[in-house]
Amino acid sequence: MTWGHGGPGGPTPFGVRLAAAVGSRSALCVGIDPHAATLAAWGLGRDEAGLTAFGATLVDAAAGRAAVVKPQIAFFEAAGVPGYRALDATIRRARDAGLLVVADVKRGDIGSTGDDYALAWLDRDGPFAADAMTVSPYLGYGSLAGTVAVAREHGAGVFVLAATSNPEARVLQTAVLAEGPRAGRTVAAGIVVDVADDNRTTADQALGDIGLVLGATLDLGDFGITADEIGSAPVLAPGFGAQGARIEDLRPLYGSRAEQVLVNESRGLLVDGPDGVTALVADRADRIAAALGTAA
Ligand SMILES: O=C(O)c1cc(=O)[nH]c(=O)n1[C@@H]1O[C@H](COP(=O)(O)O)[C@@H](O)[C@H]1O
Repeated sequence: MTWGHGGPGGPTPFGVRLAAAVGSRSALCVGIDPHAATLAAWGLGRDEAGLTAFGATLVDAAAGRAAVVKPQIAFFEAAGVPGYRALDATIRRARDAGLLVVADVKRGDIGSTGDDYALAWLDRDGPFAADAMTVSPYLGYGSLAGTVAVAREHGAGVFVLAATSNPEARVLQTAVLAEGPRAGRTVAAGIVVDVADDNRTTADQALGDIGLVLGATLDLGDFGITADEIGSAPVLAPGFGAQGARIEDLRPLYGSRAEQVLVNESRGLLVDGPDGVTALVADRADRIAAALGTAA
């Protein structure tokens, strides 16, 4: 689905486009993570040609099967300017294939700086024109207000880190807030409630434009997060495959919000080499449908 016009003069909101993409394909989010070791194993250089070829393999496998691709910008940035040219080619190829692109950039800064990060990644006429980006709320959720506004203006979305899949995050994200409107909640649950509040302005949408990152390796209850409080936020769920989470556990992990989850897998799709990616993507899409009880 391309950027159309949702209302008078406005672009179609990200949440609406995401729901359509998931409905017509699957809730799979194909990670595009060109680790140095994988590039070497595939006989590709960590240069513009190698990264472009890697991106093309993942995009072509995802096309028609996944709703979203998520390029991990770290691996492109590591190759400098040629890496960014490869990223640009990868994003364009994904868009041409009808895939939504979540730029995994994990940005977050004081408001006046954050707004330009948002324009860089989400402006429809900007340099990258992704459909959504990942952001960190640890300068305060309020620091993301400008980012949220830019995203909405451009029919784009953001995914806010709340409970991340890495074990060392737990001590910070389960800490209890001492003051403010979310006092008594964990840091992670406070973010969940903030995002749910932002999505109330688009109550007519099944999926909001502001998403949450809630890792699949976690018990959300340990973070003080309830499924109800997630509201209409789309959930980006990394941790499947290489980090140990299982697609079969989608419902136990996310309960009544399982239908809102984007199942991300990155390294797990690479284990059979470039010729094996398409079959693994198809397998994951089938397993998501089976886990949700929507298999044909
Ligand atoms: O924002 C993310 O995508 C993210 C958040 C998180 O909590 N954990 C996490 O692993 N990720 C990213 O998701 C991808 C997971 O990769 P695999 O473990 O190889 O499937 C990497 O690109 C991570 O940077």
